[in-house]
Amino acid sequence: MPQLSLPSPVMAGGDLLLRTHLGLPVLARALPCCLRLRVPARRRGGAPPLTAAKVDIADVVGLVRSSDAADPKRRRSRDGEEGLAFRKVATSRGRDVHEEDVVGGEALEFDAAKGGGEAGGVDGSYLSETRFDQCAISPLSLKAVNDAGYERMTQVQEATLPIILQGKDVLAKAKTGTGKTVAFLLPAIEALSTLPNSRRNQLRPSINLLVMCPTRELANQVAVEAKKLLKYHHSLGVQVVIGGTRLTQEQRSMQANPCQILVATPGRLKDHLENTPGFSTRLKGVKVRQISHIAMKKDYKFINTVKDGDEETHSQVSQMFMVAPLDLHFSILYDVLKKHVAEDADYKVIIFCTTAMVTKLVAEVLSQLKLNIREIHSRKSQSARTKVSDEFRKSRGLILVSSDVSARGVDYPDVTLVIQVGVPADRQQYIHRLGRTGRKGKEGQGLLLLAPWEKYFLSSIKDLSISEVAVHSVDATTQTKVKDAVRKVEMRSKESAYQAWLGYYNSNKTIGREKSRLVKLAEEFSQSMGLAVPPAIPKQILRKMGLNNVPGLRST
Ligand SMILES: Nc1ncnc2c1ncn2[C@@H]1O[C@H](COP(=O)(O)OP(=O)(O)OP(=O)(O)O)[C@@H](O)[C@H]1O
Repeated sequence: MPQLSLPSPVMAGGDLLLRTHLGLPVLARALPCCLRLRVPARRRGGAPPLTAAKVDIADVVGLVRSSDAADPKRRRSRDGEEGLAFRKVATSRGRDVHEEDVVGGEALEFDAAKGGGEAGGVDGSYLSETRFDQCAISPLSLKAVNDAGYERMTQVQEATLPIILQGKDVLAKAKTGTGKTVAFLLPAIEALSTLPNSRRNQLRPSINLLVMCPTRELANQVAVEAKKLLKYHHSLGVQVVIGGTRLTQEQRSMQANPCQILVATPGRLKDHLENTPGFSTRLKGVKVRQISHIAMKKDYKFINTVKDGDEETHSQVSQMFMVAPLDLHFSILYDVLKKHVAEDADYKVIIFCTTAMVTKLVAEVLSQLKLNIREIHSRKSQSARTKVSDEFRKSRGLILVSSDVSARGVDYPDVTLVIQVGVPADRQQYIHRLGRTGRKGKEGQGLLLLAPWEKYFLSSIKDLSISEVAVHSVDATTQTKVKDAVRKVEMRSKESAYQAWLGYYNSNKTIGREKSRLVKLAEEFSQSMGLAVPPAIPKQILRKMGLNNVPGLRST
């Protein structure tokens, strides 16, 4: 049995940070607003010391350090003598580490005002003034960075890279869409490229860098970015392993194309550990670790690229909310989209819905209304997801109806509008979803569409510049057209959406508390789908939701 258990926080989209046997980085990119950097020293021979950091844009939710995870002896001493063991380890590996070297959680406030703009970059952009050719990266990486079209570093890259290359721990904070992926991949690749050839030129080299991603789309995206940076590093390779594709195909691909960097989603990683011969050996240093047991040591540097008092969201993204009864939501959605499409020929919209099945329903209604709709969620086949994701990345004039699979980290350029229908899971999810627009300093718009009983959520985002817009008065012709479209959607889609809707709000701490009210609200939702009587739900599912015997629910 392979020695890796994937902790539930990761399965749920949380963070995981592990280390490999050879001491190179394992990165978890589960919360894309976070930047986690493990800082290997640039030197030949021997395993670099490990460091790790992550930060959530709003609050630091536990810092992760896994420096000595692979060695139980070291871990014991670390647990007992925090700090001392680390110095011993580092010294024993030949790294010249002294107590003065380590900065106990020192906050290095990056001079966000340096560039003079709101976001701290030149002309208010997300970019810094520093060019990549001004920093100490290898010529191969530099060439690749230039080919990718990156000339100047983003603020977070400028602020972190020199420190990481010195072998320091870094904890960095930066807004959405400001280049955190390159910020963690580039130093990791630099570290890999300094490993002695004997380590790298094996037929099946160790996997030295494992990047864990919560969604398949994000994993693909990280692999694409890694490939760009590896363009001239011919002895280094990256592979992606994600669920929903054929395991055997990935096994063959990993055999044919040895890789030192693996980008994975947790479930599929586990699959390979259990079913791919030799795979666990390649990851042999990765232990059974629970994130809660890994503590970030105090010797990290905190780099904050967000100015004090600045909002967590981008000021160039205008944020609005609208509160309207559920039965108007489809009409309002249609009306908003029609106007947006008419105003901007290059429109590119993402509509976030609460669950996969509600996403499907909304996509079907809007497709009936002849809008240019694509749909993405976990119930779609992976090939369909990849196709839609690739298309949406490249195109304009499209509306993507999505569940939260697109909420975090996914980089679709030039999204003009993000609409969130229904209450998001929490404040962070609201910010992540909104962060799909306004990337790389561009402008964007966000609209949160709530039912009156979802207004409570606004208190959690009241510090953001979000303003209310009045409910559109939708003309009678449009309303009839929308009703007609809703009517045409298959009953099965409505049944599934109803069930999913009930499940989502049932698990919402505020709305799900009072079951009789929840059932009434669910009935409102079913009426908004044009149903006179709410669909029946299998008994077994009601039991799972803890809703069996709740009056007002019909069971089969
Ligand atoms: N130095 C650079 N110059 C120009 N573009 C860059 C640079 N670095 C990264 N980018 C591009 O910026 C975009 C956003 O980067 P990325 O997705 O890494 O942002 P992020 O901060 O991780 O976002 P999120 O918080 O949503 O995960 C990508 O298209 C990436 O290719």
